Amino acid sequence: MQVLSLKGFKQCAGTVDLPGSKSIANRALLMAALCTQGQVTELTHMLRSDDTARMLEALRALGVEITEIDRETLHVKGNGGVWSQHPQELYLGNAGTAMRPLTAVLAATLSEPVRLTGDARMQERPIGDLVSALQSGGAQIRYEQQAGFPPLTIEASLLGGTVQVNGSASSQYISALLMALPLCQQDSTLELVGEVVSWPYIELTLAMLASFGIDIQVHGRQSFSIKGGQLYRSPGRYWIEGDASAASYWLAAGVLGGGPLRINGIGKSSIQGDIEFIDFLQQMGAKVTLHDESAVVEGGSLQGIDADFNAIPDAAMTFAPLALFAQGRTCIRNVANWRIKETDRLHAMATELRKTGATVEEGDDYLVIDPPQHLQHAQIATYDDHRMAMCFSLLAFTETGVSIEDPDCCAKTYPEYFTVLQQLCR
Ligand SMILES: O=C(O)C1=C[C@@H](OP(=O)(O)O)[C@@H](O)[C@H](O)C1
Ligand SMILES: C=C(OP(=O)(O)O)C(=O)O
Repeated sequence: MQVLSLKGFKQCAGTVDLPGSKSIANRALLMAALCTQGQVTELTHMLRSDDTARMLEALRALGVEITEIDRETLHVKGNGGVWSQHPQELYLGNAGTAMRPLTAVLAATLSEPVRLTGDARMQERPIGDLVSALQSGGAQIRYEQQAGFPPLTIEASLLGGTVQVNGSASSQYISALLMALPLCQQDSTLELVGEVVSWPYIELTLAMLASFGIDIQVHGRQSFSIKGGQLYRSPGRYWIEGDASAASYWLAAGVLGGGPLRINGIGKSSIQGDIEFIDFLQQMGAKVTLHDESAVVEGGSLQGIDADFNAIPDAAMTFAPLALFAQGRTCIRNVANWRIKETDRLHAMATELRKTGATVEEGDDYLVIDPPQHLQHAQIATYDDHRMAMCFSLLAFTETGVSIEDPDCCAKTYPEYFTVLQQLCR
């Protein structure tokens, strides 16, 4: 196993261009594929990573024509929801943004059965609440191994109607249904039950659906009215914003390394909820300015923070290593679904933080972190979780440094991360 040791960084300054957002990229690929037959969408600033590779492979296997103009520019030809090829199986790795939307969209559009599977961790990540909702709308879906988890086989189509979905484990189930129900014959009402998590990702889905010509009536956080028989319409060209979750690592590095660091690709009109990371970072004492198309960070001295991070579960992880550099205690609250992501992130984070000498309380849905007097060097296990690797790289801003196991796991969303880190920071 590769282990990357980093230490003694004091500065982080210059300019960094963010890669495209994973959440936007995988939605844009799918929505572009569903556009009216023959319409071509130019997707620019495409993220090239493991998660988008899984979506691209799946769409190509289903017969979607995708032409690479250059690495970040793709032309996707719409098929009007009619797939020209019928693979028996699609392998989706550990990409939640492929597994959940494709389960719903294929349930709405498929003419022949297809099996959806993923890697070992994906087979432990629940999908039962989405499948139950699809089944109540007429879809026939069979679990291949363990009920409630991939792999699964979709056998007959989603019709629409009144569908209830429990959104307390993942907002991706709701986003998936919002993408699929407009394709059904019948009109639908989608009713939300349970305490819905990660709400801004639902707003992201709605914003993108509107850009692709889909009309949905939103009734607060309770329900949605969705006309059936809608067509996705190409916006012509669609630019994929920089990844706001990935921006959190650069914002943090810019604080620890004094900046000024300009981060290009996110801005005031971002449609990603993780942009709120900046507000929390400012509350901790960071000097950050958000401009129209970039953010600039110029250091700051950090106080601990105690906040509810349910709206930004991915970027929230970055506050855990930052807590080690802050004065006082940090509490990361209301993140129960960290346990069902790339790894059990509450347990993994607590375990690895303790290796640095920090005192950490791991609750059912929270972490309380007290930084140590003196940080110890730690070899950090990353659990095949890109965010564990990227978060803990911030400990390079200490004299003792850090060793990161399997840094290449960052390829899920940001393959170039460690190369860029070593260029920007010294
Ligand atoms: O819809 C999306 O693009 C995502 C939603 C979030 O998941 P949950 O809704 O499961 O929290 C987030 O953690 C994930 O990385 C991407
Ligand atoms: C939870 C994540 O990914 P996924 O889209 O697979 O859920 C993540 O990127 O942090």
